[in-house]
Amino acid sequence: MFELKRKDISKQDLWQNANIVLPQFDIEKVKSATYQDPIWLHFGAGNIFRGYIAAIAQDLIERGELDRGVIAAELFDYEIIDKIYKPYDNLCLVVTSDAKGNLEKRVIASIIEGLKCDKSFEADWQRLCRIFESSTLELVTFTITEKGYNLFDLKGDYLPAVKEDLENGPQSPKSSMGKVAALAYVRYKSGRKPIAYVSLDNCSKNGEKLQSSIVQIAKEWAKTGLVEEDFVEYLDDSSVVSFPWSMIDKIVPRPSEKIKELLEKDGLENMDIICTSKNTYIAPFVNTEKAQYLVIENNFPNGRPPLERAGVFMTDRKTVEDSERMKVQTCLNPLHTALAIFGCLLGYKTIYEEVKDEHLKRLIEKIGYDEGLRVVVDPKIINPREYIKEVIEERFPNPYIPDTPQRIATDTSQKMPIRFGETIKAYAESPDLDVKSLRYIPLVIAGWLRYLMCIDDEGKTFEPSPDPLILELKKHLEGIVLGKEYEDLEERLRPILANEVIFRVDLFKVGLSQKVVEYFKEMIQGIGAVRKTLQKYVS
Ligand SMILES: NC(=O)c1ccc[n+]([C@@H]2O[C@H](COP(=O)([O-])OP(=O)(O)OC[C@H]3O[C@@H](n4cnc5c(N)ncnc54)[C@H](O)[C@@H]3O)[C@@H](O)[C@H]2O)c1
Ligand SMILES: O=P(O)(O)OC[C@@H](O)[C@@H](O)[C@H](O)[C@H](O)CO
Repeated sequence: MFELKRKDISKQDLWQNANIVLPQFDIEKVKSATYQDPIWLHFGAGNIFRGYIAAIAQDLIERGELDRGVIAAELFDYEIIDKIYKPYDNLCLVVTSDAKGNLEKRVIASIIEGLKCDKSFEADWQRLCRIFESSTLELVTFTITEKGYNLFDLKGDYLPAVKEDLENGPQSPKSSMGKVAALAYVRYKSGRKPIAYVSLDNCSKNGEKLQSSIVQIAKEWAKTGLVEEDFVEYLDDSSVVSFPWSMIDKIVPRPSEKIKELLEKDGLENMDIICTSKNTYIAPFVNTEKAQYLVIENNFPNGRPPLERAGVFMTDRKTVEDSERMKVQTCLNPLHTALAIFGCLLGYKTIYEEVKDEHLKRLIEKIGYDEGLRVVVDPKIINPREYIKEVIEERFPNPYIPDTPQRIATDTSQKMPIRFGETIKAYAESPDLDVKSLRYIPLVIAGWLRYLMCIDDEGKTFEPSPDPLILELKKHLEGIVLGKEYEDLEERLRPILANEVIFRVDLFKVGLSQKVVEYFKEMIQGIGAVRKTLQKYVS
């Protein structure tokens, strides 16, 4: 038996027998170089970071292209550091599966530190301040989910933690963006040092989103004299501080029990999966697929690692934007969310089982090939039609990627504007397209309203996935039961359907609300009505 710990890394034969590839570099050397002169810090110590970003760093280190590792910092869920980083010496075991079931197992050791980013962890906070003061720091990357960047609630008011941060200044930040702004201020104070802040989250114009949150906080601080005006100018000077845009793609599901059992059979101990009190599903290992795409705007004022040597497309903003529109707004993520919503309603527990369902497969084909491709701009570096084909025919059906509709249904309210709203808006604004010709996207929106009832198609209640707006949204569906007719559905659903924060557009104004409500009416006819409606419209 052996463990994912530095002390056991030297027992090479045990890892070899288990077909697990060990790091091919001098960990101690990279560690001390990173402590002294850090280059790369990452916020969001979750699964995609461990399974993809840290693996890119390791590829570069192993090829001799990089001599320092990545420092992980957690803004929100400190249990990740206590339970998954510290006990395993920051190591991670990445298990990659192709559709034939071939597994590649690799130990990632490029994560050098795991820090809790909050002033209440004084030593870690001080270490972060030293890192931000360091002139060698080139890039700060982020995978903190879409909601991690939010400053405002649905009504447009500052979130309570943000409000507190705006009043108190950079000395004791509580919100995620407040902490990042405070650390940016530390860097500014250390001599206006250059840096790139790179969001790797699935948001449209992710760089702009990060930039606007940080700059907004800085402006509010400057207004009340809590920081110098020059701090805002520093953040606004793109030759010194950049916020490159990016598109990231690799399906990294929650850790799977099957993979855990497999690793235990290999002789590995302590492979338990945990769900933290903040709902992060995480384990010492990460399971993922082989396919991966990372496209980043090449704007790094303080230099950067040669990411292109690890397969990252380094390009201009327009190409990033087109790639992102292709993936997040049309060819992958909307299809995923459609499967998430209907999967929860129809009792599915895995995505690969869902794509065997002829109605669901047809639905995602229609959303992708018919409705999505019409508004896609070809990014040239990836062909959109071939990309959808790979998604539908190879990636989603991979039975060795145990992804679940429940994971993807997390934060759906935050994903609606990007995954569907942008396409609706593009149709509504196009002189050549008719927004009312959309049939399948409205079907998914109706499915989501049906999902918010938290009753599946068999009439059984289910626990919805975590979502910051779930309680507020559910209220609008209260009192609606299966099998009853309602005259006032449009009015009841207006607060959701007219909300431009949720859909980017007011669905009443663009003329889609009636269609959504009609579909929804059909879906609440009784037990089995979701399946019937789906069948009727996709066949
Ligand atoms: N998992 C994937 O397949 C995948 C693929 C492409 C992109 N992404 C992007 O990466 C994000 C994270 O995915 P993951 O697989 O690492 O998820 P995860 O659940 O494993 O980790 C989520 C991370 O975000 C942090 N976080 C959550 N809410 C936050 C908040 N309010 N402020 C700051 N940090 C917060 C968590 O603490 C954790 O570090 C996704 O939301 C998406 O934007 C994920
Ligand atoms: O990670 P999220 O929560 O933004 O979205 C869930 C999935 O759609 C997403 O993780 C995909 O797997 C990913 O975007 C594929 O690259």
